[in-house]
Amino acid sequence: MSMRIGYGFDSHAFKAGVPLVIGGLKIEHSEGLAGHSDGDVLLHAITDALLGAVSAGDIGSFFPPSDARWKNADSSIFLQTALEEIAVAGYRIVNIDTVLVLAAPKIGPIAGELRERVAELLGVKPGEVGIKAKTPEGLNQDHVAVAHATVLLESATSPEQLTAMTAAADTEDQMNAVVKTLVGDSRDVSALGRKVPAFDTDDLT
Ligand SMILES: C[C@@](CO)(OP(=O)(O)O)[C@H](O)COP(=O)(O)OP(=O)(O)OC[C@H]1O[C@@H](n2ccc(N)nc2=O)[C@H](O)[C@@H]1O
Repeated sequence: MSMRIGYGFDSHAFKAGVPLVIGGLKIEHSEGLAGHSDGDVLLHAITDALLGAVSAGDIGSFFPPSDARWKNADSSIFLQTALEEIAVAGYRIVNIDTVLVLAAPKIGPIAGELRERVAELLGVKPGEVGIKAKTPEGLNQDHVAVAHATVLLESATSPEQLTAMTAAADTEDQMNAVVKTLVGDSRDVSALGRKVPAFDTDDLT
């Protein structure tokens, strides 16, 4: 069985007047996180960990901050694309682990809820998601939220099986069935669809 690891990191500054969204959860707080998207620092780090695990580039190569389409975007869209990338590569998640570094709000009291939400978005069990938090002691970063994420993947199927299944899939429904086989039935994959290529191959010389 083939296994892969991935690591992701992100940071966003706190900003007044916007809702705080971390791990797909709206959290009651005086400030939210600034960003081109909804600023969900945790989902961005997990997205990069997943993409990195299958060498598929990074969140910015799929969803450039310069692209108006991603203004205020729900970051679960980015995560769904990364999940599709790992499924197409023939992998599924074994577990993920994360660290949030932020002065406030306190994550401990909502860690269970966060674990459940992130697990739901990833289509895994809450016990396969680690959520930890640190205060940025000595870092002088009280107005910034930082997230680190690691992910372990295992091969979902043999490359031969995958090639045969993909070759036999003529319609979008059949392709969705292939993706479902690869990632399991625990989440709806009907909305999945490759948004943009990871890299513009025309740029390659
Ligand atoms: C999620 C989004 C949605 O638009 O925006 P935010 O909500 O974070 O603002 C973006 O995907 C958020 O992309 P993110 O990857 O964090 O942005 P940046 O750090 O500015 O990097 C943008 C792109 O530049 C590349 N890059 C960045 C820095 C660097 N020294 N060299 C690079 O080549 C990265 O690989 C990435 O592909």
